[in-house]
Amino acid sequence: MSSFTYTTPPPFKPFDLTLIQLGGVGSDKAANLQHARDMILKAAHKGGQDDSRPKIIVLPEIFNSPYGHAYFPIYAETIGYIADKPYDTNNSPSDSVRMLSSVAKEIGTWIVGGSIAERGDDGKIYNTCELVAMHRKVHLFDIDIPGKMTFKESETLTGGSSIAFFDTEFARIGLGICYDVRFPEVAMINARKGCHVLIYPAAFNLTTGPLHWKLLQQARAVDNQVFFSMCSPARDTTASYHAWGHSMVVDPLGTVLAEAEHEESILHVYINPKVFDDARAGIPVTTQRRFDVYLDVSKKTS
Ligand SMILES: O=C(O)CCC(=O)C(=O)O
Repeated sequence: MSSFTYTTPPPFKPFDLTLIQLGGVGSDKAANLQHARDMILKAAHKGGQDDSRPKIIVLPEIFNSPYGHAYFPIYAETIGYIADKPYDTNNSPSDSVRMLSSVAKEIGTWIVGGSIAERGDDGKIYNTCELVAMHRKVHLFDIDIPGKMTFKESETLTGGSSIAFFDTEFARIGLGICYDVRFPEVAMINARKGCHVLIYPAAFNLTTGPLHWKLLQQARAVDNQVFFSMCSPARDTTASYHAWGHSMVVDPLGTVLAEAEHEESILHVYINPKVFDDARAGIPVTTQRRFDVYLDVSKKTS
């Protein structure tokens, strides 16, 4: 029987989480990166509660190119990250990683760099969120709702095969990307590993957005008693893919703390650990699980 030891998460302290519902993404990647950089600088200098500065800034899914599987191979970048090896983001072959890394240093803020199409060492293309930690979207968005929404990411993308979190000086943050939210195990595994906040760059659409965007975030927040947030691109009705927008942060009781509309905007949200502690103390499911009856999926090692 293997033993499972997770490192101890950092103490959970209050912080300001900032989401950038990025708009203006077109075919010119350099212009997209410049705009993302400008918006990060703008977000960094506008305070959250008590006019404090954001501690984490989040970008949406596929922030550096138009969204669509035809674009992924054209815009894919090599990141140069190899698991468990020291990784120098300053010297990454990826323009997007270098931009994110330099602006993060400039403003002294953690950045969840949305996601980009990534060309892996194996030549396959992944939908990848990374900077200090790397998460390759595990579940590819292949759906077909006749007459409404058909999308097949697996035409050009490959699903990742691991689940990532990273530690900051104020919280443990778990990652997922968009469709991963429909698979409760991804959130559950990160929550069991001690994440306080789960952040998913995402880009729902005008069919499944109104149906499930909020519901899924509330579900993942409540069943894991964590803060949960998805950050969307702004809606561009001239683009081939119409994103739902409505970037959101939900607390561990399922209360929506903040929600954007569909245009470009910045959301500043105060994350209060007391809500997390009170939710877990009042409804103590985290200590009532019956792993003698069902398996703890976070303990899968292979
Ligand atoms: O799950 C959904 O409804 C949308 C998912 C999606 O847009 C994505 O994974 O990119």
